[in-house]
Amino acid sequence: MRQREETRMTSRILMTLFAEIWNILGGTGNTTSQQQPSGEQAAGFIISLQGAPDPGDFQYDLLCKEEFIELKDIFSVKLKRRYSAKQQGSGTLLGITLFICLKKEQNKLQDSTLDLINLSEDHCDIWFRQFKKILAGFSNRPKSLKILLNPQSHKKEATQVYYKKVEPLLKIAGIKTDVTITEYEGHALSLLKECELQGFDGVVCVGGDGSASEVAHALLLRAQKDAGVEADSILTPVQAQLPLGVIPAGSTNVLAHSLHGVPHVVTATLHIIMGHVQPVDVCSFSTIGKLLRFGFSAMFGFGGRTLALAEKHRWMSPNQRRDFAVIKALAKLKPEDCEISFLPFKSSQDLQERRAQESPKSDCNEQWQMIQGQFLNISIMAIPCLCSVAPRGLAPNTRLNNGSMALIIARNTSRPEFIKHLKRYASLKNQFNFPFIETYTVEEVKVHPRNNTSAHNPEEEERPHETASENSFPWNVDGDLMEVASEVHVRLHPRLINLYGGSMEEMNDSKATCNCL
Ligand SMILES: Nc1ncnc2c1ncn2[C@@H]1O[C@H](COP(=O)(O)OP(=O)(O)OP(=O)(O)O)[C@@H](O)[C@H]1O
Repeated sequence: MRQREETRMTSRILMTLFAEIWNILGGTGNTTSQQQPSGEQAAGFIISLQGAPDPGDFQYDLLCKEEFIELKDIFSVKLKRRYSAKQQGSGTLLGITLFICLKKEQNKLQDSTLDLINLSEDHCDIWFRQFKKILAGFSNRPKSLKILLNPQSHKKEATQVYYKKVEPLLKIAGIKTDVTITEYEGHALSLLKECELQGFDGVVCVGGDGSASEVAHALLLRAQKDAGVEADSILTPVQAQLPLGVIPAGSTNVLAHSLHGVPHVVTATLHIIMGHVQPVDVCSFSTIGKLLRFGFSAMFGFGGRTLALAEKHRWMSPNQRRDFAVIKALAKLKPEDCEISFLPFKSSQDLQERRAQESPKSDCNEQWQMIQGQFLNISIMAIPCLCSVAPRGLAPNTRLNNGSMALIIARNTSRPEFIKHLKRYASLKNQFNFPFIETYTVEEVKVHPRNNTSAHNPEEEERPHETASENSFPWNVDGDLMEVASEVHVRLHPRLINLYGGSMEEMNDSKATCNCL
């Protein structure tokens, strides 16, 4: 309400600046094309909404403030009309309405409107056309999107989320959509293998991490296929052709949370509408030279076992099965006997220095490091993995596109110590400040489980991954279960996919929500 009142009042203030805006928008009649700024050119232009209030006015305080809107924050313009029941035709023209994307606290974006009241048909027509021209100049904004919606995500609310919150905004922005409601696991993947993508400016996934990761994987596979590259043998994959938008509607929304700083549907939608795009690092997971999938993060050991247990209890609600699985995996906590080799991250400066020092023939195998032992959990993360239980992220020192992955290793320790470490994720204390935790910044990792009996033990009353084929180990890749029997090779591919999302501020006061520890 308050916001609407403020906006209405701002419109009144704006009336005093008619002449100024009139000139800005070419209302003087001298509207040669040279004078028309394109969207990009106009992006820095500020419409000042300063009023000239009477100091006796009770609204003086508010009016004293200078308010402004940058043209780059406008995403649509419509003619404003009043319709009455008796009236026929197009109603009474009142002016134009600008649709604006506002920055709110904690990285949130909010849509808002600003009415410019003017009863003159001619003036409104000129304003409307000029704003349309300016908007058309923002060439990075999508005009047509392929939408993939998982109706089964979380508590099955993705359809409602899309049609109530997302679609109305896309319509206002004049974006054409083609919606597919996925019918089974892997549907998005098979659809994106073949479907015509040429007419689209981007792909949007409405769902949780499983869906988003599946769509990202599908877009990357498609890019390799279209480029005629054999996906299994690639060292440097081709970038995905279309940017991906992620609307958070799942039980875990780590990708959306990491992208936007907040798992907020309207924020995610507005980033798509405004064409905010950022390149994001992607991992490839392969075994015995065969590509398993692309993804953003993975957990092996405790993280993999927990997901395997949760998947077995799909009949429970998402929160219940997550809590249940964490508690059960903790009760049956056991280390994996592994060999981990990794290639430490070298910044471009490091690389230049190394190249200057080394002979061209020097073997980069020398750079690999190896550790072995009993590990409770191994996390490999290309993105910070913000989520409700870890608001600063599971890998808080990693950025979306810093060209490296975090390798976080929990060596074997007592259950209470491991729980203490897990609890730290929810707090502001350093979760890595334990003698059994090691962190590395890496470019590649190979995880080689050494003892196959831990993968398949018939003596166990209830195996954590019953659905797995014999001798396979459960991995949690972006919330999806991946079962692999042998060594997994994880490689980082810098900036391989563009995701819709803007730069964000760090937040240190976020509250964690986890009931199970
Ligand atoms: N119609 C469908 N029926 C069943 N599964 C589907 C359907 N459509 C998509 N899926 C699959 O559901 C999986 C999980 O979806 P998503 O991540 O969106 O939801 P979620 O509630 O967050 O799931 P999770 O609890 O696994 O994190 C995805 O791997 C996707 O392939």
